[in-house]
Amino acid sequence: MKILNAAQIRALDAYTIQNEGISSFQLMERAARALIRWICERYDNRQKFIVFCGKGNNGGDGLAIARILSQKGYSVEVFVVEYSETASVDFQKNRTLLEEFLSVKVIKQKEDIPPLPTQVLLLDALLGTGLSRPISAGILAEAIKALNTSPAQVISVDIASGLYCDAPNEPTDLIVRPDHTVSFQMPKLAFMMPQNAPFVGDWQVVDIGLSPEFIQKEPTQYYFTDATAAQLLNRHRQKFSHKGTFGHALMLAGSYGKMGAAILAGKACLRSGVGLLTVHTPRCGYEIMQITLPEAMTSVDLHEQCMTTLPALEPYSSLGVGPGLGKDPQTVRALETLSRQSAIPMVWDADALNILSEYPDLLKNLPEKTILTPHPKEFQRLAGASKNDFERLALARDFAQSHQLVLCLKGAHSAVILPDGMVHFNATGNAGMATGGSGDVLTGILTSLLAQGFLPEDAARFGVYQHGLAGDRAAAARCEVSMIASDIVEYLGW
Ligand SMILES: NC(=O)C1=CN([C@@H]2O[C@H](COP(=O)(O)OP(=O)(O)OC[C@H]3O[C@@H](n4cnc5c(N)ncnc54)[C@H](O)[C@@H]3O)[C@@H](O)[C@H]2O)[C@@H](O)CC1
Ligand SMILES: Nc1ncnc2c1ncn2[C@@H]1O[C@H](COP(=O)(O)OP(=O)(O)O)[C@@H](O)[C@H]1O
Ligand SMILES: [K+]
Repeated sequence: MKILNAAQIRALDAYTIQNEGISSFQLMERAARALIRWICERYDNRQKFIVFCGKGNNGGDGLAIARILSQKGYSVEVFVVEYSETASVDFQKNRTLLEEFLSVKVIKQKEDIPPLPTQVLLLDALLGTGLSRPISAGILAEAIKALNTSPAQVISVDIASGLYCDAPNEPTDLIVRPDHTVSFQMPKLAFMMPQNAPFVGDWQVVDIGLSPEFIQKEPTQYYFTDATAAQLLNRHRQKFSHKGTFGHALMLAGSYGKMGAAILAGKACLRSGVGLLTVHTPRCGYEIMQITLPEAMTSVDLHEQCMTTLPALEPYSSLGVGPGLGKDPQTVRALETLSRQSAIPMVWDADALNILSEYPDLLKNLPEKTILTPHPKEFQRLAGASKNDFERLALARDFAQSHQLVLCLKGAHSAVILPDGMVHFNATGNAGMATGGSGDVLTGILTSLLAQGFLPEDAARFGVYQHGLAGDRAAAARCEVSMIASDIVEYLGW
């Protein structure tokens, strides 16, 4: 799914209106009805609503929603916040329609804001994607403060009022802190940013039938890997396939006290469909590997506790390096050789990334399209600090483009950034995955997919999606709190 910016969404609305021969009012009605379906699936008409409307089209949506809810027998109170003299045409039409059977109250000053008790549901339709300047004072600010201090649940229509759709806000900006955001047609870039978590809540998209042709043609740098996008990358096993068909992966992982990382990565690699797996470990890991992971072959380093030499790389179709590896100077030397000599597709993670940060020359040697999987701290060590998440994303795009690498910037909505600068945010995953070893599991999955011949770009998008999906299944089977990285491995499969 594409993610478009505010200007593109405006153009998409306009194109849909023109191309389908409908009016902007009809499109607003469609958006309101899509949101109503979302509400009716979750709340029956004993639920009381208070709708806060601005005077643009987001406010128009709010008025249309209030009318339809009221017709369906819900009890609805509507307040228009009078922050401006002017109103959009469709706001005005909806106001006239609504006022035929429901009185619309206005909020001109703080005292006009009603009490907002726990049992009501508050709809935030103050401002949408048309936000043109931050909110810091005035009656809009007062309304937002009231929504944010009320104990009642808040649902933002399209986007939280005050939140920029595609640009960073300042910490001083006033923004609604909703429990849910129900957004029209596609997620907004703002939803992907960790800094915006309090201003998005749990978010869902409702389809309002905006033009698929326009969306298809419109260029963007941002995509969302949902189930449909991931399914397009899936491959089916052929009846006569054999283990040679699915490649031979090599994992360089583990050191004294950190063999668990090698086991997690190795197990995830096997559970992701690789034909054969060899794990190269220091001597101390030999028995551990043989006993815990009988399906994997073990290649043993000369050193007792850390990796110092590389096995011959010819037999392997992919290589994963980093989990539990440590940063011994002899390991650094081995990775230096690896960065120069390897011609097979690779994933660099964990300590391999920390070594890259300390020895940036290795970075210059890495073959094109090597996959790097940093979490935010590892990325900061690699590329430097940034002021906010938007700046970090820009830095990551520069990094992927200038080094011609595939980056998986991990977190909630992990971003897969391709060497051409395109960004694919991931739909799956949950906070239960914030537990030691989850990243090692991802490295195993990606190494497995590369061995099977997935292009690095596809391996990264598909692997990150499946990793998160396995995490979601694990969380559903147990709960986020109690899940551990091994559970993610247990629930892998597609
Ligand atoms: N255009 C369409 O046909 C559709 C639009 N939809 C809705 O329309 C919204 C976008 O509508 P608009 O473009 O009217 O934008 P908004 O409803 O976000 O409001 C923009 C208006 O508020 C003013 N404004 C912006 N920032 C302000 C601030 N900080 N303080 C005071 N005033 C401010 C602007 O000057 C403009 O007049 C979407 O989020 C969505 O809810 C939906 O109804 C779907 C169809
Ligand atoms: N809150 C979250 N929501 C979704 N995914 C998460 C969340 N926290 C962590 N993850 C995922 O878990 C993995 C953690 O990786 P990492 O930090 O490298 O862990 P480790 O080094 O312990 O293996 C990443 O793939 C990340 O995307
Ligand atoms: K809103």
